[in-house]
Amino acid sequence: MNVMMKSTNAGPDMVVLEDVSFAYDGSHADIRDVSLTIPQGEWVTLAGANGCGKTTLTRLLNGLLRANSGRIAIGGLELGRGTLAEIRQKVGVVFQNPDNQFIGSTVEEDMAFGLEGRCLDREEMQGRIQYYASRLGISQLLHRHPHELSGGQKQRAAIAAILAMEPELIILDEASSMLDEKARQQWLSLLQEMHGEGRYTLLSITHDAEEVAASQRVVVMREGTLAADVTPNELFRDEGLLHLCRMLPPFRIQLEMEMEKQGILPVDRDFAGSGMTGSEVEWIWPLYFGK
Ligand SMILES: Nc1ncnc2c1ncn2[C@@H]1O[C@H](COP(=O)(O)OP(=O)(O)OP(=O)(O)O)[C@@H](O)[C@H]1O
Repeated sequence: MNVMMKSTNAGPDMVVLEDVSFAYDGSHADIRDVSLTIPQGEWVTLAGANGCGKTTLTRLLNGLLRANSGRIAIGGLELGRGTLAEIRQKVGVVFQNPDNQFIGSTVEEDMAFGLEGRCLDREEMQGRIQYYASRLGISQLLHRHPHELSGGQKQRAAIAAILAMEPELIILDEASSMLDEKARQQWLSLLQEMHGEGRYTLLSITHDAEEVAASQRVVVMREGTLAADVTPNELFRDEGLLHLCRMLPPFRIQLEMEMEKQGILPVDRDFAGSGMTGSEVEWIWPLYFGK
């Protein structure tokens, strides 16, 4: 079944795919009849098992791959030879391994490199570099070699370079998978901040349940097709979809669901904000972790 997936949010469409198909080898379709609309400003998670086509779909969106059939429009522009350069200016991609993304021999050079093709004067370029480096908390790293940075610092430098180009659509391809727990929390806050500004549309491929929970919508892929279009809460309460995504709900939601099942506390209790009393936590803890 080919379902046209569209969010209920109003707003101009940032991404439109209509019946898009693509095959790497020209025979077996790796993307099949995908139709998807993402309004401007929305934060969407693209989920699914390994090899289901998530990265391939994002490569189609910035013209790295050309669809065999169907229609793709980004920010109102039809993707095609004549619009490719303009569309690439609208789309920024952050990859899992930022090492593959660095070109400059310092963080500053790397940020400047992306801006050089944009016909900006020196002052504007410098202004953007300073502004985005400061926003990402990496001003003190501008003169360091990117390969000398920690994983979290590299990820910040990579996203600063992307943000400096002021894209409208940001694709995050497992961008947080190499971060430790603390860096991951900072990363999540950064995404929430960016989303709060309303100027970016975020399309994130991630297996991190907290990151999924923070997004507005989850599009689930299966074998090159779109299998579901749900809210994070709907995903976390659907065992079949969770299995399809090879994902578990965040711990606090697992706990909440278990307590709901056992009728222990009101279902609207805010566990994320630690609404539980000490004795309630003490009671529920052994259910999960034993004594
Ligand atoms: N460069 C390539 N050449 C040929 N086939 C490819 C290429 N890249 C991916 N594929 C195939 O296309 C299909 C979709 O791969 P893709 O990388 O898009 O999946 P994914 O959902 O992003 O996977 P993962 O979660 O493992 O990153 C897979 O069957 C994969 O083997």
